[in-house]
Amino acid sequence: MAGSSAERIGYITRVQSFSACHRLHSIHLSDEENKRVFGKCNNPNGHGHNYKVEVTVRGNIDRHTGMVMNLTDLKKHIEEVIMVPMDHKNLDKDVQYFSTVASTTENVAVYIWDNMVKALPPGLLYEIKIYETDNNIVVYRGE
Ligand SMILES: Nc1nc2c(c(=O)[nH]1)N=C([C@H](O)[C@H](O)COP(=O)(O)OP(=O)(O)OP(=O)(O)O)CN2
Ligand SMILES: [Zn+2]
Repeated sequence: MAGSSAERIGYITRVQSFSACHRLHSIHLSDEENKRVFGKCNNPNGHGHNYKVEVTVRGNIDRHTGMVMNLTDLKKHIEEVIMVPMDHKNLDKDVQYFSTVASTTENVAVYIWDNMVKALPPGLLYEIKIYETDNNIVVYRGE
């Protein structure tokens, strides 16, 4: 149990919204298979979402600063990793990663994880949670 001399672990989360359009389509499937698997979301005209992303880091609450990390620094990383490449973009056409990877919310979470983990101090990133809609929610923890 955490006592006065023990390290204490905290989880801190920053929420960020962004808007983007996409089409669900896999280069590994035929046109017919794409239509069957993705249905209306395979429509070539695409569709848009107001995504909400929760980025959570886990770590020691520093004795002197009282912080796991400075949320202002996390905000800057989120700007670089999420907002610059994806906000008001066509995910499939504007983000190189999705030229070969289907832009499902699972894969958007993996994309954010892979880039956020490079930006943050080692071992801090805990979870990426994305609300594609109010009803469709994806969690990725780097596993
Ligand atoms: N496993 C996944 N399934 C689906 C994804 C996904 O990213 N991962 N994405 C979609 C589509 O992008 C689509 O926009 C969502 O479709 P749907 O669930 O039909 O949602 P609605 O637009 O109808 O909105 P609700 O508010 O949820 O009704 C599909 N599947
Ligand atoms: Zn969609």
